[in-house]
Amino acid sequence: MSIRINDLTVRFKNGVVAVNKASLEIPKGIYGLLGENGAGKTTLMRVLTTVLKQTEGMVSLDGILYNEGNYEKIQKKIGYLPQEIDLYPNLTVKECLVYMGGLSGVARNDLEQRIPYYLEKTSLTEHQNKKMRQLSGGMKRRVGLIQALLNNPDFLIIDEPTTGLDPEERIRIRNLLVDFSKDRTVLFSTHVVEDLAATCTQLAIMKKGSFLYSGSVSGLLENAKGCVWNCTVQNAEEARLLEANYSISSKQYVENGIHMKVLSKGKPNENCVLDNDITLEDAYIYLTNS
Ligand SMILES: Nc1ncnc2c1ncn2[C@@H]1O[C@H](COP(=O)(O)OP(=O)(O)OP(=O)(O)O)[C@@H](O)[C@H]1O
Repeated sequence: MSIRINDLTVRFKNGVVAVNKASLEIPKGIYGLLGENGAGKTTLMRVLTTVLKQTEGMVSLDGILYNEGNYEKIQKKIGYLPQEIDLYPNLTVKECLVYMGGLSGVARNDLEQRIPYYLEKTSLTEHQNKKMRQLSGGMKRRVGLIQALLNNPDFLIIDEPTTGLDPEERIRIRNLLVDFSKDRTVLFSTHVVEDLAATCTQLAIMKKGSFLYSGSVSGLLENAKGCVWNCTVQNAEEARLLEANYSISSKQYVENGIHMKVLSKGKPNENCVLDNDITLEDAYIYLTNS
């Protein structure tokens, strides 16, 4: 299972070019997608799910070209959790999943096995008879994820799956996705960099409709090597000076002043010490701001 995207462009009627000649190959496993607000991630995912037609360029899924004649075939292979999903408020969790599974053409027998399995995996078994409108935001998100998994898709596209989840549930969902990605492709878009660090080895970073980076997480970390500095300053004025001149990936008030993680090619000042413990967040901020 692999997805190829060649010179993809999406231009909206109002002239906004949300995706601009973007090319990418998404292999098997979990593949991360990062990018600032408005970078074009959702637009790209909407094309990949066939909800939106590209203006130019080519997309293929396991060799099947994205064109209207193939949309039905492609849709059968895809599961999608959109950023905003409003599921039927008056149905119970279970009724909602049975209904949505039916809409996706999943056989009744399969639904009878898969629904209890995923309810258990997402800690929703005890809530299955509650009406959708009675659920918390995080629970609704988990039901949304189950509906995307019900047709056992080869290609799962998930937009912010962990938004609103408590830390324990976030970890559970991440692990569920890792297990699910064995022999399949999962495109995982999120602003929670930590979730990608815990699940992916490959990722792409979008900026203004194009890919600024695509490749291994280790390659991205390597790119920031020698550019992350630990600096402790004595007062707010010194901190402001650093903030005015560099990207800062963290800031903390400590006993002896203000500790800051400064991203810079050269040493910001003589009191700064090179930090070799680079996080994905440091590497992402370094790349997108340099
Ligand atoms: N239907 C639309 N019509 C016109 N412009 C749109 C439409 N949908 C999105 N855009 C614009 O396209 C650009 C990319 O938006 P998109 O939603 O794909 O970004 P994103 O990376 O998903 O952002 P976020 O992280 O905030 O969800 C933005 O400038 C947005 O305003």
